[in-house]
Amino acid sequence: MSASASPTPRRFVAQGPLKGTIRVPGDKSISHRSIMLGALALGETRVTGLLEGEDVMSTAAAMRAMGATITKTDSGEWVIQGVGVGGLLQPETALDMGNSGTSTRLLMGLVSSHAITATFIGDASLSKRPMGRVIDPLSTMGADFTSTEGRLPLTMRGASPAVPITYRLPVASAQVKSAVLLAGLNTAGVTTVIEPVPTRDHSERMLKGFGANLTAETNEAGERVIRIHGPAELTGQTIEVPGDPSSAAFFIVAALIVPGSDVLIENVGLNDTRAGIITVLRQMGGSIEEVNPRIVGGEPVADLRVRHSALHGINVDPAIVPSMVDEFPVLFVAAAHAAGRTICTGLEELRVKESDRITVMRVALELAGAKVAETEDGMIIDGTGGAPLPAGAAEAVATHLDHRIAMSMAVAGIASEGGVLVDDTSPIRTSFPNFEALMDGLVA
Ligand SMILES: O=C(O)C1=C[C@@H](OP(=O)(O)O)[C@@H](O)[C@H](O)C1
Ligand SMILES: C=C(OP(=O)(O)O)C(=O)O
Repeated sequence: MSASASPTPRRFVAQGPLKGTIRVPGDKSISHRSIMLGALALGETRVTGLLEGEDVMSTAAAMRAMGATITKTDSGEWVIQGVGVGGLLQPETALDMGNSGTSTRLLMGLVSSHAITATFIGDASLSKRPMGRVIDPLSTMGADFTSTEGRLPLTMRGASPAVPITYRLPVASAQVKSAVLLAGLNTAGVTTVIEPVPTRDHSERMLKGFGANLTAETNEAGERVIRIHGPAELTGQTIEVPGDPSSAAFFIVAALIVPGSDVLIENVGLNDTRAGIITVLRQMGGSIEEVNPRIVGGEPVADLRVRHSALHGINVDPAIVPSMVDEFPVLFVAAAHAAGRTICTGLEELRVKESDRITVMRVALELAGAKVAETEDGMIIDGTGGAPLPAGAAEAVATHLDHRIAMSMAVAGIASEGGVLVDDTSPIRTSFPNFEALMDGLVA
């Protein structure tokens, strides 16, 4: 697989317990959607707590290229002047999505019902990821695509007018759901998505918040049926982005597995469709206390007090996978320190993220001295029962342009005897630019 043009390796070593209070950056999913919906709304949208990671900046650059004005004020607030649904302009050059699957798939949906031709390009990791899952429904709505086997680089000719569809998701994916709903914004009639397995619902919440006529209900078969009535008119909003639970997960696991740790992580988003990692870590015996629960930007939020805990292995219920799909790499690290066996199944989707997160984590954890076995759709991990992993290998863990592999193995490193050399920390900038600074501050 691939590496950055100028990789930044680092050996992460044990430095004692994690102690103190931190605040993780804004939620990546909500940040992407704030910019996209702000850019499509009439009037001004103001966003505080926006994640300033490279993935979100790719979304911002694309929306600017299609006519929105997006600026950051001296106080750190982001201000977006939208163009109105249907008002996107033809971009003059290819839209560079960098490493970001969310930017690519959601923007393909958004653009597909505009009279625009757009070319999407990305880095080596993104260029391997499957886009057929959005090409299929968007083609049915009338958009036309040229790509090599459904991968980037890809050129789309949007449909105007687009045709509303009813689409049952063949894969549990919030990105595919969102792509179809966003296409429905500029499509006359009712666009319907049927979701057999619930996935993160930020698009639904935010589309409603911006004024779209959107309904979500559960049918007799227990499936979620989401309908959007187009064409929609969106109005600029003021948004406070809560902290990202997927980013918090690295510090939750680190505090649970490094003896003596006691950490408060402030302002963590706890939307049910995202909080699976907390449920699973508690089932494993983790001490995670919710302090000061409240609502921020329409989402449930709390501060989390996490203390070192004796973890034990469990069979992770595959039904919980969509609510923690990005957290499995770091869950594997927790399981490697638990007493007994942890079995994870239903993880097929992990193979099509920034890297194949099953194989890449199996190889990385083996290098650190963990007992792990890969299955077709999951991982079996026999933990140390609380002892540190030996680690100490001279060979570097290969992160394959995947931020979550780099951060997960950084956590493994600070809990290990000999330290873990990560081949490239630069992908961390895509989702969590101050990860290393926060970690170094907590162990100082
Ligand atoms: O909609 C979103 O913001 C996301 C959905 C998930 O992807 P899938 O829809 O491919 O599961 C997740 O892995 C990604 O980090 C963000
Ligand atoms: C899968 C992820 O993101 P994306 O699909 O946006 O690249 C992630 O952040 O773990």
